[in-house]
Amino acid sequence: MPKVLVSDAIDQAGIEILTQVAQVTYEPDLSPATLLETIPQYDALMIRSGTKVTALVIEAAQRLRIIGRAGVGVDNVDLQAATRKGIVVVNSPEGNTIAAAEHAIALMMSLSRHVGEANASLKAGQWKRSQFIGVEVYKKTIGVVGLGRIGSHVTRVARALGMQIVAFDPYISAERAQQLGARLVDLEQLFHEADYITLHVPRTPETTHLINEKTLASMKPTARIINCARGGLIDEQALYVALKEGRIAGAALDVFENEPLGESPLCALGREVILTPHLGASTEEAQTNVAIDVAEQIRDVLLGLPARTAVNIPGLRAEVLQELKPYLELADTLGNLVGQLAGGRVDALDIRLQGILAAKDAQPIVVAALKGLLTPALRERVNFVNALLEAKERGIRVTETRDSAFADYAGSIRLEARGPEGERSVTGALLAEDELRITNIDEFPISVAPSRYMLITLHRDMPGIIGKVGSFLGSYNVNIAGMQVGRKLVRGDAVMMVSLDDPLPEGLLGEIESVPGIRKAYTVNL
Ligand SMILES: NC(=O)c1ccc[n+]([C@@H]2O[C@H](COP(=O)([O-])OP(=O)(O)OC[C@H]3O[C@@H](n4cnc5c(N)ncnc54)[C@H](O)[C@@H]3O)[C@@H](O)[C@H]2O)c1
Ligand SMILES: O=C(O)[C@H](O)COP(=O)(O)O
Repeated sequence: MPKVLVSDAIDQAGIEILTQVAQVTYEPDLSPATLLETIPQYDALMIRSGTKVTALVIEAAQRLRIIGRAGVGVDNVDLQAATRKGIVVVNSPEGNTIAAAEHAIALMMSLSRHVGEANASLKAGQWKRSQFIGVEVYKKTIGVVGLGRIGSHVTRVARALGMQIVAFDPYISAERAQQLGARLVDLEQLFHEADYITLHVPRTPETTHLINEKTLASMKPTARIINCARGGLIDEQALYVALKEGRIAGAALDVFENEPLGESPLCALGREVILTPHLGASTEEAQTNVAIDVAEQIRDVLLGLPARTAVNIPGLRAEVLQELKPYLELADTLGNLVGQLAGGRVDALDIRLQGILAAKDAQPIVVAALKGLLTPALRERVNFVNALLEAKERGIRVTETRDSAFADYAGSIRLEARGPEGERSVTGALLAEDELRITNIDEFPISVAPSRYMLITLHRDMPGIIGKVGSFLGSYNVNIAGMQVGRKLVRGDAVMMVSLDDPLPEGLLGEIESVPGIRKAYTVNL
């Protein structure tokens, strides 16, 4: 039974799903040292933001197939290291959207009405109504940085509160912003106009210290900042100085450059600062959503099924996958075959989608073909997660072409590989929906079901060749499961594909190549 480690606090609903298929170890406060030490025994890891999955952890992982992040942000996972090692990383992109958006609104309201300070004051036995005069958000301008899932929901709620909305998000259209009732502006203008600035972007090199000494200086003295997205978007030292000097009115932070926060000058400030310990996703509903969402994906991947929302491989909807699955197997097999025929090194691969496939999403088929191509060299180290990266790192130029007019089969895939030994091509199609057929090798038409062990010869079409090859195989006790010959001209060049029940013994290939009329023989393992 596979083993899953859950190293952050996860809702029981997720644990129950995992236990259907795996032995689950639940260690919500696992130390980094113990994680590093124990990770080699696990097939899957389920985390939230608390666990740092560093390159070291990934290097130590020997059987890890999937990392499931029960939440949105995957910045605590070294994605490149995971991808390189072929580990799929999944998240729950929507499970906590509402929770995070509502927390941002809660922080905005608390900041405006001093809820935290007033509560602490009253509980300390005081009744100081005049000290807690707040401000209204009604008719104020809120600047939303990042109009994705959470930013969009914040926008909807802010509109309902009677606020004006300006937004900055270079990756969304003006129409989308308009539908949400937001006016797209540039960042400078947003900082200049907004009474409230709320951040809803991931942390990237572009967004790191988006709020810094300079941008703080361009804000209104009445501006209030809310960060319920990611630590590091704000230069905390610059924010502290701006608040201390009264250059802006307030800030509410749920996320920090270093978490847990520990000692910070921000903690010494008064009502102008509200701090919460990364609680954006901490609602019962969100925790159930993300736990189920991610646990289901871990279960599926452990059962050999695809993940719904992988962040390091292209996601495929279930119905698309259902339709493409046999073609992925075909592309994988053809890639493997053409790679072996090309003698291992391939510098360029063209993937041509023919017939009905010409209208389909090529990316998964490209990935499958590359996985097959690299399998002879990398074996189990290459998979659907890292095939593109591995191909890129080997400098393989990948092109895709489409030919909807090709009508020999409903849908077929042609691979052309170029390497130091020249150009090789293979084509394959599906019969009866999921029966794989190799239909062409180096322009020789053929129709052969791929098998584990194959012998392929390029030879002259002349009497006696097939018999001799058969006798050689028989003399080595190699059983033939099937045989097909393809030729373009009678007594011209031809190809023979022999499916074998056993691997070809060493030395036999040379003997076969010595048969007069045989130009070249290959043994191929698919
Ligand atoms: N505090 C919490 O507990 C909590 C909970 C959930 C999510 N989050 C964080 O909130 C953030 C937003 O999450 P989401 O689900 O809305 O993500 P999302 O991917 O739906 O939206 C992010 C948006 O940011 C935009 N963006 C990217 N780079 C940008 C840039 N340089 N400038 C402006 N816009 C840019 C994108 O176009 C996208 O529209 C993430 O960082 C996520 O990790 C925090
Ligand atoms: O990116 C997220 O989903 C949030 O930061 C939530 O993090 P958490 O799961 O650790 O609460």
